[in-house]
Amino acid sequence: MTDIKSLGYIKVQTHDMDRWRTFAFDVLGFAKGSGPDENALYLRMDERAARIVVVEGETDEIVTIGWEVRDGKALARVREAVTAAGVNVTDLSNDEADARRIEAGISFTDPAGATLEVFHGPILDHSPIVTPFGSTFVTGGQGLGHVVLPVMDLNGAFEFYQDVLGFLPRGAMRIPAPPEYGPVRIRFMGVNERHHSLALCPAPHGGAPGLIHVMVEVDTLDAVGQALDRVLKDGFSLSSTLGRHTNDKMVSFYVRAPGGWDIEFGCEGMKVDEAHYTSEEITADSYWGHDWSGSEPLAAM
Ligand SMILES: Cc1ccc(O)c(O)c1CC[C@@H]1C(=O)CC[C@]2(C)C(=O)CC[C@@H]12
Ligand SMILES: [Fe+2]
Repeated sequence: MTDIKSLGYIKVQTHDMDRWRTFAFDVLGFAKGSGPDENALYLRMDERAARIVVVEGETDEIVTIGWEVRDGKALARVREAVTAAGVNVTDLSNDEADARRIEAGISFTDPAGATLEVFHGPILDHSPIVTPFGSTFVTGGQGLGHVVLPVMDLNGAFEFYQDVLGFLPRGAMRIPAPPEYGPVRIRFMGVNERHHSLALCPAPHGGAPGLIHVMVEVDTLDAVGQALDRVLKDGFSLSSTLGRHTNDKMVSFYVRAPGGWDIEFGCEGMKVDEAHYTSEEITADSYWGHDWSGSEPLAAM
C-alpha cells in the first residue's frame, strides 16, 4: 500500500487575482483561509488553513500539487523511493514548510513535468469554517478532491505514480484516437476511499496551465445546484452541464476558472472499499448530462 494518504493542497498562479477572488469566494463559496503572503488568496474548506492557494504571476498555471503522508517516517520512505527512481528530490526549508502550514515536505518533478510536494504534519486552524453560502466541503480522509493532469507519455506517468508513489489504478476510459496509436486511455488513480484523487489524461503538455481540472466536493446536491446558479448569474463560463459520472457516481458541473482550466464542483461521490474493488474500464463518462458542447477551448497547453 502506498504511503500517500490524500491530495493535501494545491497552489495555482494567475494573472487575474481580482477575477479569482470573485470566483473563489462569491461564486464557488470557499471560506477565507489564512497564510503568510498578504497578496495570495487562501481558500479554506476545513480545518486546514488553506487547501487551495492562489498567487499572482504572469502566467496562469498549476504551481504545486501537495500529497499528504501520515508522518515523518512515511515522508522518508517516499523520499527514498523517488530518489531510487532517479528523480532529484529537494527538502523544503523550515521557512517553506512554515509558509505551507506543514511540519515538513519534499519537492520533485513528475515525469510529465508537474511539480509535486509530499508533506506531513499539516497545521490546523480550529476557528469556525464560515463558508459564504453555508456549504460544507467533503474532505477528511478523502483529501481536498482530485486533480486531472495532461500527460504526453501516459504510460510513463502511469507507471511512475503506480510503481514509485504507490497510487492504485481506479479504472480507465478510452478516448478517441487514430488507430495507429492503439487504445488511448484516461487513467484514474486513487490513494484512499475517494474513487480518484488523480487522473492522467493524454493531452499535449507544453507548460501552462499544466492542469485540466480540479474537483472539489460538497455534501449536498442543493449546494451544487446553488453554486451552479451563481456561476450562471455571475457570467462565468460553464464548461460542462450538470451530470452524473459512471465511475465515481458523482453529480457535478465544470466551470472555467480564470486561467483556462476547469473546476469540477460535485457531490455524492462514491466511496471505494479496497477490500472488494477491481479496476474497471467505463465506456461512457456519464449516465446523464455532462454536455461539453458549450465549453470554451482549453488554454493552449
Ligand atoms: C469521465 C470522468 C469521470 C470522472 C471524473 O471526475 C471526470 O472528471 C471525468 C471526465 C474526464 C475528462 C476531462 O476532464 C476533460 C474532458 C473530457 C476528456 C471529455 O471530454 C470527456 C471526459 C472528460
Ligand atoms: Fe473529474
